[in-house]
Amino acid sequence: MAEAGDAHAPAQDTDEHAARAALRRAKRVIIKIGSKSLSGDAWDRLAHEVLALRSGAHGGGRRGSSAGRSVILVTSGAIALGVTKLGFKSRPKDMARLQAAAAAGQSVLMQRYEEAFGKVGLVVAQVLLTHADLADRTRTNNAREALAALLDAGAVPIINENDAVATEEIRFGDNDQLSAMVAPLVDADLLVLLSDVEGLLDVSGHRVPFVRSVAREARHLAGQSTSGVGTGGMASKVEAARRATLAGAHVVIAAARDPEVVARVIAGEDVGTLFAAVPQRIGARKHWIAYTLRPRGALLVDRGAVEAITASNRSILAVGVLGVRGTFVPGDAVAILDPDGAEIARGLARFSASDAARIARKKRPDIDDDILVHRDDLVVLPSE
Ligand SMILES: Nc1ncnc2c1ncn2[C@@H]1O[C@H](COP(=O)(O)OP(=O)(O)O)[C@@H](O)[C@H]1O
Ligand SMILES: N[C@@H](CCC(=O)OP(=O)(O)O)C(=O)O
Repeated sequence: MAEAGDAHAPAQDTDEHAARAALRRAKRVIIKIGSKSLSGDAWDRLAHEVLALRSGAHGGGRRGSSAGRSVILVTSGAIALGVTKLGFKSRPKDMARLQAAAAAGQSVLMQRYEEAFGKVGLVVAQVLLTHADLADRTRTNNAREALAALLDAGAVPIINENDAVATEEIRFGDNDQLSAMVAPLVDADLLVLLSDVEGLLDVSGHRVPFVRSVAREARHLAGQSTSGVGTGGMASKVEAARRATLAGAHVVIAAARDPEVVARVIAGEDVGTLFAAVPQRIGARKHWIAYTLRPRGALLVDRGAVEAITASNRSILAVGVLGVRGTFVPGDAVAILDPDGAEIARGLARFSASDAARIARKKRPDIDDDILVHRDDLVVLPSE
């Protein structure tokens, strides 16, 4: 299918061609849809797209298994629907009224999904999460089990942030970020971010078909912009895409207004902006440490420690720590900073900030165990 703008798109290179071809084999697909795209018949169109994916249409069922794909939805829209329902003139700025709008709108949102998906015989299930849920390993594992059980039972999980109870401290930021945290949780191999634009646009307004390097090709285009209705903007989508690709998922940003856009993505067509999954994905637990947990403080390490961590996959010993920042307790996430202050890794602290500060720089601290971050709990961040 041809699209306006395609005439300007460069011919597909081999990497893009291979990545597009791999999309056909995706078995576990997350579709995230933004507030601005949820109106009119959006729910019916989504229901048909999900039905087609699950029935194994577009080639998924042909290779190996005859089963279709599992589909998980991450949906926004509660606040926008609640604003209308409660008769607010515009989207409130204060937290209490935003939460009120979310609570009022969430039930309408689910009603829309119930109706549209029910019409095509699909069963939906609401899952509301806060960042505090996913920041706790036991609760994360519970969420993983619940999602797996829903998929086993043939239901379509419909995930949103539990805005009514989320305070600033425990917010995901937005649903683009939430979808990137859900990707390793459900072992997704494809994340489709549906928006009101056809993908990441370059400075001339043309769609960028393929992003090889977020740092070199995408970040500057996305800027810091956020829109009035949604919360994330393109910068958040690009960052979510980067994080999900590190969890082993291909990511495509595409236009929600095309009623068959997900089908076309899966068929390997040249639509949207594709970010290919990294070949060496970060395991789910390490991805959680690096990209779901929020660092509570930092360890500033010396050059020798940088070398030991990045080149030899070693633990961080007290002797290599130059300084400690922030307030944290054992088990909290901390950022690992090189002597210039650049973040090179994230890990779980084994000591409190005050204990870490007491033994920092010491060759033989007055304790048996001077590992501040164990290598099993340490993730070296990719350079971009
Ligand atoms: N380089 C870019 N390419 C495409 N869209 C961009 C770009 N920079 C900023 N945007 C904005 O990002 C918006 C999409 O993000 P957002 O408002 O969060 O939508 P959604 O509600 O779909 O999540 C677009 O409508 C556009 O205004
Ligand atoms: N959880 C909020 C949506 C927040 C959000 O990320 O919105 P968007 O940028 O439109 O995906 C809601 O349901 O209104």
